[in-house]
Amino acid sequence: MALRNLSKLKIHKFGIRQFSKEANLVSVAVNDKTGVATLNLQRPPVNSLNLEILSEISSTLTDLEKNKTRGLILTSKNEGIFSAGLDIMEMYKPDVERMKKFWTTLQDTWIKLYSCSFPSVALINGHAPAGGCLLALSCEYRVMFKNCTIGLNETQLGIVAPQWFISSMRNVIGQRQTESALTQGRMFKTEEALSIGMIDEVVENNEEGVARAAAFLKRFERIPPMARAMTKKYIRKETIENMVKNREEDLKNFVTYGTQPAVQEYLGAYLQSLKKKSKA
Ligand SMILES: CCCCC/C=C\C/C=C\CC/C=C/CC(=O)SCCNC(=O)CCNC(=O)[C@H](O)C(C)(C)COP(=O)(O)OP(=O)(O)OC[C@H]1O[C@@H](n2cnc3c(N)ncnc32)[C@H](O)[C@@H]1OP(=O)(O)O
Repeated sequence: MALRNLSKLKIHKFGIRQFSKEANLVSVAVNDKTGVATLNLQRPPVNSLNLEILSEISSTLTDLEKNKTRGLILTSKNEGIFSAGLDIMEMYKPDVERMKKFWTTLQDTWIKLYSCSFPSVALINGHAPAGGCLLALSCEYRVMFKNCTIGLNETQLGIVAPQWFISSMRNVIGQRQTESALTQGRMFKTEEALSIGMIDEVVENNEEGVARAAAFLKRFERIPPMARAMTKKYIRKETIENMVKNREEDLKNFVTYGTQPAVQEYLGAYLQSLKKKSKA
């Protein structure tokens, strides 16, 4: 059932309106009482972000905005993995036209998530490297399971995190921590991420995670939505404008840089190491 027809959605007995997109790489449930939408990433095995799942996230965010959702919980159906980040297959030996579409869709998705008017929480119920970390950092609050890892590890792969990835992290943990984390491509364990403020709360399980995410969203119940949304807009304005102003150049950089033989070599070796690990 299309999210656009929210008003026609069947209300299930627990007051949760369920709908899913045709391709089912994401699913969304809207709580009828609170108006909070839970967006689940569900691209097995590791929710790596390819063109198709990014397109679904992006169009879902548009629909949530249109339908004036009261809040978003972004999480994963594959417990244990929030998202493995960008699908390396979109960058390794790429078809350049698809590669451009992929990056443009990632840019669109980030703009929509980073600038959404409604409050957003990432319920990080698994590992969140690179692009997975970017999605989480773009939300306003982060609740994370124990024994997981999060970070922008691009340098370890021989690639460079774009400016807007860096800004997304800097806006959460500050310049000093970001420089140290990114130059090392460091992945943080849950407790370490909490200690530097990359995440806000640690939870034991999904039930507690959902409750903590809902508690954050409830803080806005008595705040006029327009005042809240405008304040967020002002605070995030510069970061978004910088990205939008440079998005053509960013796309060009991605294609030029990503197709360099040395980068392709790194990506190929990294893919092999992931595959070896999964076969060991
Ligand atoms: C000079 C100017 C510069 C300007 C700069 C401009 C542009 C910059 C250019 C590029 C920037 C690009 C930015 C990229 C950001 C990214 O997101 S890159 C992706 C980074 N992701 C990772 O490093 C995560 C890798 N994965 C893992 O660490 C683990 O898989 C996991 C997530 C911790 C899960 O572990 P688990 O043990 O459960 O699963 P497996 O490892 O066994 O994996 C299962 C299966 O999935 C495959 N896979 C895993 N991750 C990815 C991925 N990201 N993409 C594609 N495929 C992935 C893995 O290979 C296994 O496959 P199988 O063997 O076929 O089953």
